[in-house]
Amino acid sequence: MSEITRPIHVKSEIGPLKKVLLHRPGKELENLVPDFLERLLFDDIPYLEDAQKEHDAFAEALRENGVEVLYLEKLAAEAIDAGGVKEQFVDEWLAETGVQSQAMLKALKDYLLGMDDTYEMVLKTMEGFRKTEIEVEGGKSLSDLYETDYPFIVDPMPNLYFTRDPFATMYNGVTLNHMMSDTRNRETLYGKFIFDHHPEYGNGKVDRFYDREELTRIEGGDELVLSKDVLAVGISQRTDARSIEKLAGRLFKETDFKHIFAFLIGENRKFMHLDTVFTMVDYDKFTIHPEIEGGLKVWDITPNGDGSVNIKETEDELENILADALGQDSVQLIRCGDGDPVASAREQWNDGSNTLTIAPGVVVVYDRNTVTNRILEEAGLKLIKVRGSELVRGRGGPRCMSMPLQREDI
Ligand SMILES: NC(=[NH2+])NCCC[C@H](N)C(=O)O
Repeated sequence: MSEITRPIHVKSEIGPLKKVLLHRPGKELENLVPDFLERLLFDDIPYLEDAQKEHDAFAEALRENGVEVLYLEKLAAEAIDAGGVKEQFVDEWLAETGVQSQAMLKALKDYLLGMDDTYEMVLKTMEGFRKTEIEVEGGKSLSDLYETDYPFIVDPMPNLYFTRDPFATMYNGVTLNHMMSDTRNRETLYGKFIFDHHPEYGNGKVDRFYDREELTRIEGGDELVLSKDVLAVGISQRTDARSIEKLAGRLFKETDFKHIFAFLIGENRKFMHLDTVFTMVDYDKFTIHPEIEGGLKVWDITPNGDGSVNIKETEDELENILADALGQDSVQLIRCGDGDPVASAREQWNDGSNTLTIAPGVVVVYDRNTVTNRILEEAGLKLIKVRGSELVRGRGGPRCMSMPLQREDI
């Protein structure tokens, strides 16, 4: 087992979790309104106070199991202060808001730079700005005038508590992702400033395998580090096959990965990421949603040794592919909803497959997915059940809401 000497150390999905990054849901959730939920990738409006209570309980459950919990908003503020880059951050944040009016841009910049507390400023950039919050000299811009029913100057970023997606950790580095939607791609700016300027995570201390300026998309919910040898990546509504090919060349050169399995899960909102339908819960156990099994295509990408890669469509059953690659005699696929079509559809929608493993066989789940939880326990897994009634309204579960920074090797 290699000692953890780097700020990022992740070589599995199941190694004992020692440090994790979360984002506590903030006022961005109070800028969700019914007419614009789809644009912001939400299906409902969480009650912030209860969402925060649920999130605090999630964080406490991790701490009680030996996990150090860090918060994205704090790391971002620390990075901005350490780098003395407050104005640079605001300029780059403004450039991605879509605001055209120079007068409005100046008013927003003055507002943010006028906030002495960088942490509070970071939270405000996450929350967004309502039109009622800012007055500008020199009158309204055209968009201010014709988009009269749109209540925001700057959109909130309500998906930030899904820290799994804007960047993904593996080995001693990250993929700083280019995300499908503008509303979420803006989130990756925080990661950029952390990995550029933070005293512990910046200035080259963290390897970078992908960058937010890349033209093809990849999101962390599609990236599963099955072992030090095997990475699984979904080809999904959020991740392009081209991104996986680019990433493969870099990872085979800079890490000890031997296989990258590309899972074709299709362009489906319900299955927006691979981890909504497939997660690893033990050395030889996985959750899976039955709807992706029939006809699932998996390609095995391996290095040729000269910088190029070989791509082969696998023919075998998924269980055998996984057992062979992970050096197990066999693996067990534990079906969400116990394979019952009604229960599995209901519980996948509420992230019954989206589990967070904090040690081999020890898994954080939403308490609400009772059928899936029962069969996980029957398979011998120890469950840490957390409430997710408000949190799940954003369509994410325990794995979505967490980004491992350090896991012990297995
Ligand atoms: N890793 C995950 N499954 N993340 C879930 C993200 C949910 C979020 N509302 C989105 O559509 O992006």
